[in-house]
Amino acid sequence: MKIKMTAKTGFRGYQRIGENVTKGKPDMHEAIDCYKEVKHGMYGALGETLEGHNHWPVNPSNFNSVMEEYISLVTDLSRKIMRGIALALGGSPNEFEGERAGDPFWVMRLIGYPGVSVSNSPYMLENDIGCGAHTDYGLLTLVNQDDEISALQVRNLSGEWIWALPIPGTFVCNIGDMLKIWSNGLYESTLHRVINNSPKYRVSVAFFYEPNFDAVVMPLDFCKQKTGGVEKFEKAVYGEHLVSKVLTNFKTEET
Ligand SMILES: O=C(O)CCC(=O)C(=O)O
Ligand SMILES: [Fe+2]
Repeated sequence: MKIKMTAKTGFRGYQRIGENVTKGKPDMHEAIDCYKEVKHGMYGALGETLEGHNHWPVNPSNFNSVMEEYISLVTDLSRKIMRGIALALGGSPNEFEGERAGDPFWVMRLIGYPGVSVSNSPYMLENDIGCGAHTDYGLLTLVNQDDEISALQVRNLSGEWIWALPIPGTFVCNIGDMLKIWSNGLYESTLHRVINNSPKYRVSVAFFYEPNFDAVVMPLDFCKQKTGGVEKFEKAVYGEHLVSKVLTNFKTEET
């Protein structure tokens, strides 16, 4: 609770079970939320909500440095995957550099989902969704999930929920809303949710690799040409999209 998340901390820090909300319903998880540092005035009014730096537990003492190293490694990996995606779309490998995502914003959530205990299991099935159905907001998400528990589900094109079974040594990679817009729908931001039916506490670390905070995102010409020449999505400013989601996701006492 020393690193409790509030509006005053720029929505960084620890949130208790039920404090995160998806589509109006509390999620059955606790988490530490971190964002790339936003210095005062850096993005004007656009960035005000998320101004601040991250708050780490004091114990273990190397927590901060391990996280910093992890963030640096997954940022490099995500950038490489985005170069591959740019090539796959028929663009140059640098399509997502510069003004688009050359100075990528990032978000990281360290999430814990309580297990089902025998006493609350009938109730659990009805009400307790670890994380309600949503799409991720940015470009690319790397989910590092516990090896032994199946809890993450993804909705396929037929509308069925399928398990994203953990494969040891791998990440699950989600596409975010901004990549859907830039690719004019060639990449879909997939709906997913989390249901931990196991008796074990599940941990996952979701790293969100995002566009530049102030990037204006609209379908790329070469993607538009491949999809009938019509823009399927309206333009969005990534930072605005993120802030609007953050403000509806969190039920904090002091806002
Ligand atoms: O815990 C997971 O497997 C996924 C979490 C997630 O979808 C999210 O934080 O956006
Ligand atoms: Fe997600």
